[in-house]
Amino acid sequence: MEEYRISDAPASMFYIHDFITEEEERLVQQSIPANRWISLSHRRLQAVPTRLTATNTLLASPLPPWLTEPIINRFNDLSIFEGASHGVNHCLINEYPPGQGIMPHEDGGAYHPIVATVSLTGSLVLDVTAKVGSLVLDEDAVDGDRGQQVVPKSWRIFQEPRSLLVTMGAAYSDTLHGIADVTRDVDLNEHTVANWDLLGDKRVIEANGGRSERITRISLTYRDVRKVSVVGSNLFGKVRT
Ligand SMILES: O=C(O)CCC(=O)C(=O)O
Ligand SMILES: [Fe+2]
Repeated sequence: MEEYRISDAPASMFYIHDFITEEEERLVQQSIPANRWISLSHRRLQAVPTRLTATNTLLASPLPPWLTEPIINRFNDLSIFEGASHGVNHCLINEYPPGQGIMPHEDGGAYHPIVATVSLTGSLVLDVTAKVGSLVLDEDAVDGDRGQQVVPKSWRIFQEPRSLLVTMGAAYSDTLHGIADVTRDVDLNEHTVANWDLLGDKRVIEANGGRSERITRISLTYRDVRKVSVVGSNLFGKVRT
């Protein structure tokens, strides 16, 4: 994994371009059920196998093969979810048309603190910002005139279609992430994009003057929900193995 580390981002974020092939991308896209979308004011989403309960509990059932093969095998090869007690048991699918994003937020304690995001179809910038009071504040950015005011440090991660972004550690717990509501990402270059050196195809961006037009992007965010209910599985005296 070390070769994929985004060195100019909080520990630890990793970026792998072309994590899946175009054929695999097409297969996943075609398998997303058309009738299971939940529409929000901006994006729409699907939670697989289901949404969490009010107490952030997952009613256990396996992920469908189109979400697990070959992606989970590749996670295993890289030992991404090695420390997670269930491995991967949940996947949130988000779809963002151009001009639509997601407010800065953190994913929180319902999950083991690792998220693995596979992007499909479109590129965009994920904005990562240090939480105020966290350890990853930018000490160089203290405003001299106003004394102790501290400016949260931020990073831009460019996510290409078919790429994988892994977020864990302080990057998971001490930052917020969001996606701007824009129709194009601008000012993309080696100084502004934290994972510039890890991109699969920066020539397209360079040829376009540092701009990237948004087209609809789908993301698959794989996680391990900590609390799992196995209601039903003991009813008939499930044998422990
Ligand atoms: O689409 C993404 O890459 C981010 C999605 C996200 O932040 C979330 O589902 O919690
Ligand atoms: Fe999130």
